[in-house]
Amino acid sequence: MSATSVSAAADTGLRTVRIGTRRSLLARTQSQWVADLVTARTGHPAELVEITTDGDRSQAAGTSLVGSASTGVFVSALREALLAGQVDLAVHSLKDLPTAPEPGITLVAVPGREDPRDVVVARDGLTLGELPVGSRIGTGSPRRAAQLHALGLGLEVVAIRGNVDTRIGTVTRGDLDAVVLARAGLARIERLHEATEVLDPLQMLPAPGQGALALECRDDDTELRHLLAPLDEPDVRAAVTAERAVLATLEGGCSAPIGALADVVEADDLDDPEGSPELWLRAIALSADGTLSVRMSATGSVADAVGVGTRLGGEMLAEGAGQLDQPGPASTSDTDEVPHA
Ligand SMILES: NCc1[nH]cc(CCC(=O)O)c1CC(=O)O
Repeated sequence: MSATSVSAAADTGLRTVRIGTRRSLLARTQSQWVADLVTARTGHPAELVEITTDGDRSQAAGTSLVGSASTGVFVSALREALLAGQVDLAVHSLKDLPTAPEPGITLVAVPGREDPRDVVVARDGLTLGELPVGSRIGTGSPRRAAQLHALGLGLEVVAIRGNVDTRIGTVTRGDLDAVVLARAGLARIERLHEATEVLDPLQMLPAPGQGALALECRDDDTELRHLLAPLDEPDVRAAVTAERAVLATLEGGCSAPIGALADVVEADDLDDPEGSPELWLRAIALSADGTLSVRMSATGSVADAVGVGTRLGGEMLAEGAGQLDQPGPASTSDTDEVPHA
C-alpha cells in the first residue's frame, strides 16, 4: 500500500481533511465530490490522497481480480490507511462495503444517493428485449448474471471484469453485444448518455447500497465525527440500512446472489398527509442460474430500518432462500400434487 497526496489545499488555518481514494476515475470522481462537499459544508479544506493497492496495480497491468475478491482488497486498503492515520476519511461505494462492522471505524455519513438502478450499454442503441437470442452480455456480478438468466431472453452471460471504461470497451470493440453496469457509476463519470436502457428494478433489482457513498472515519476522531455527521442524509441512511440488513441476514443462511432496494415514501405520497413516512423494501435471492428465486417485500417505520430488513431476510430464509443452490423444497413448494403413499 502506498499513498500519494494529489492536491494541495488553501491555508485557512482549519484542519485539512485528508481523503483516501482509489486511483480509478470513478473512485477519484466520487472522492472529489466528497472533498467539495466537506469544504462547502464545514469550511475545512480537503485533499485527496491516492491509496494504491496490489489490486489497482494488477488491474492496470491487465491481470485478473474478480468481483468481491478485488473489492475487498480495495476496501481494506483504504481502511488500513485510515487506521494508520495516513488519511482522515475513507470514501467507498457503499455497495462494496462488507456488512460486518469494522473495529475502530465508524460509518460517519451516507451523504446522498444517485439513482440506484442498473443500466444496459448495448451495441446499436439496443435494449435487452431487442437483442437477438444468443447475444453475449458481459457482467462480473452473480446478481446481474442470475437476473439476466431469469429474464428468459436466451442471452448468454459472459464473465467480465475491470473498471467501467474497460467494460464499456468490450461493447465498443465488438467483443460483446452488451454490458450491465450501475447507472450511478456512469452518471458520476458523465457517461450516462452511453446507456441504451435503464433497467426497471422489477427486472433487475440493484445491489444493496448501490448508488450510495459511504464516508468512514476513525472511531476516536471525535472532531471529524462531529464535523461530518451533518453530511448524513437520514432517508438515504435508512434505505441502505434496511437493504444491508436483508443482506446480512441472508448471508447468514445462504450464498445466493441478492438484490435489495428500499425507498422512503413520504406521507404525502401515501394519501395520508398526517401520517409518517414509511420505509418500503423489496429483495430477491436467486440461484446462480436464475431458475429459482425468492422475492419478497416489506414496509415499516423509517426508524426501524434494521428491523424491517432483518425481518424480511428472515422471511426469505423461511421461504427457502437458503436452499436456492440445491434442488428441493424451494423448487417444489408451489405444487398441488399429492405424493403417492
Ligand atoms: N463493484 C464495482 C462498483 N462499485 C460501485 C459501482 C458503481 C457506483 C455505485 O453503485 O455506487 C461499481 C461499478 C458497477 O457496478 O457498475
